[in-house]
Amino acid sequence: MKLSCIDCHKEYSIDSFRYLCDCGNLLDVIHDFKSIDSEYLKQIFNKRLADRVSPFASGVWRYKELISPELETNHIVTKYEGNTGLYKTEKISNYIGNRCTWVKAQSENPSGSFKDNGMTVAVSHGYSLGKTKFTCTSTGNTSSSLAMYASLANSESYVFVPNKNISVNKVLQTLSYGAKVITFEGTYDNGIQFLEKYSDDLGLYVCNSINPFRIEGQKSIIYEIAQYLQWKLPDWVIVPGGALSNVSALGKGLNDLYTLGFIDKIPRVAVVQAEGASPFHKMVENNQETLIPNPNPDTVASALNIGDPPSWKKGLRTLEQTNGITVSVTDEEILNAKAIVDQSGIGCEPASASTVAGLKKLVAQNVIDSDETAVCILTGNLLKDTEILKKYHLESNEEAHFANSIISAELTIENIKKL
Ligand SMILES: Cc1ncc(COP(=O)(O)O)c(C=O)c1O
Ligand SMILES: N[C@@H](CCOP(=O)(O)O)C(=O)O
Repeated sequence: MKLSCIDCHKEYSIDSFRYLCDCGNLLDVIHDFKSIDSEYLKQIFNKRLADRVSPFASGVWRYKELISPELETNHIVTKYEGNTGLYKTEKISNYIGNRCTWVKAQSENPSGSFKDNGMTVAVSHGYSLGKTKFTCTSTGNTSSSLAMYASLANSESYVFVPNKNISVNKVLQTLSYGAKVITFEGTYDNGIQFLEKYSDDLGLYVCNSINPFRIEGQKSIIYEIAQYLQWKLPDWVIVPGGALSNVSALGKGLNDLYTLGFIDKIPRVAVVQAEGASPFHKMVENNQETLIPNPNPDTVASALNIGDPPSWKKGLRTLEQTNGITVSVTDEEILNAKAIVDQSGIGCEPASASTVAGLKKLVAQNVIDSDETAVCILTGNLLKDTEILKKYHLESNEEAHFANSIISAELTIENIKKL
């Protein structure tokens, strides 16, 4: 295992931590899979599904050989993350207009979001190097996940959160796990710039998705979907796009599965961005050579309030590998899709619902056929943002098409029968 620059391909050892190349670009973890026997490994992965107590019971560490083969098992910091549900519901399929839609509920992770798949690997890597002070900047999910794993590792976490447009619940969750929370004027993008400049001087191990070990962990999401579906993936995988760690990990994971012969066809990837924070979609749509940051990202899906996604080059690589596409959706489309996901009994936060809204749009535009198979990744839990729920259901306006409100009634049998 080594690190390699995504741009100039300069190589670095994994024994000391770095996430940026001397040329300023991000790094990839490169594996040597030459000695892997895929059929044997498949059997091991299947056997581990029955495990409940070893680190391999985790839906991430089940695939250790493809994620971090050299890490000593006693350095693994895990909360049995992954192992999340893959569902098909009539309500969601009818809403989208596609009969074959799966949703993968990463919202069922221990801290309530997909971040846990990557964070367990980043924190374990830091822990194996003897680090005890971890950091991130965050709109709230990354910080909750980091705070949880840092505490599990008996270590400290320092998190930097924007002082507006983020969910209070997520900040409270972060605080509760024991993190030191610093708020600042600005966005996630300003936080990343600060950490890139000063984290070394502060002696802090960075756990944002610029950390290549985070991406290795997040590959497990597509491994797990493939394993649950007997190594036959749907035609499309739909992911939300913020900092672009999901799409980056997806491309890397698909490449692993295909190269090793676990799957014989690579699905196409669609990245969905919120209209008010869609620099990646604009770059792709307009055939621009480089991403033009949006200094004022603004969407109701606060987890997507990112104007300068650090992983855009990795994201673009995934689109190239998978004949992928991008699309943007309005806040209204996101909230309506979210109401459907919630009322289907699965539930998610707004950023996650962008995938359902995006797939609906792509089916309506005939970009995706109504009988092609697809999986939407639901990245975060319904309860991550209760302010939005209050606004949508209790202060609902005409735009909230699928709002469901509280009914106040005197408790008589006649009144309840009328409902
Ligand atoms: C719930 C949720 N969904 C989606 C995203 C966006 O994913 P990515 O940053 O990997 O593009 C984030 C944060 O980044 C998130 O917290
Ligand atoms: N939504 C994210 C922002 C992106 O964070 P990163 O982990 O990809 O750096 C959050 O929850 O903070």
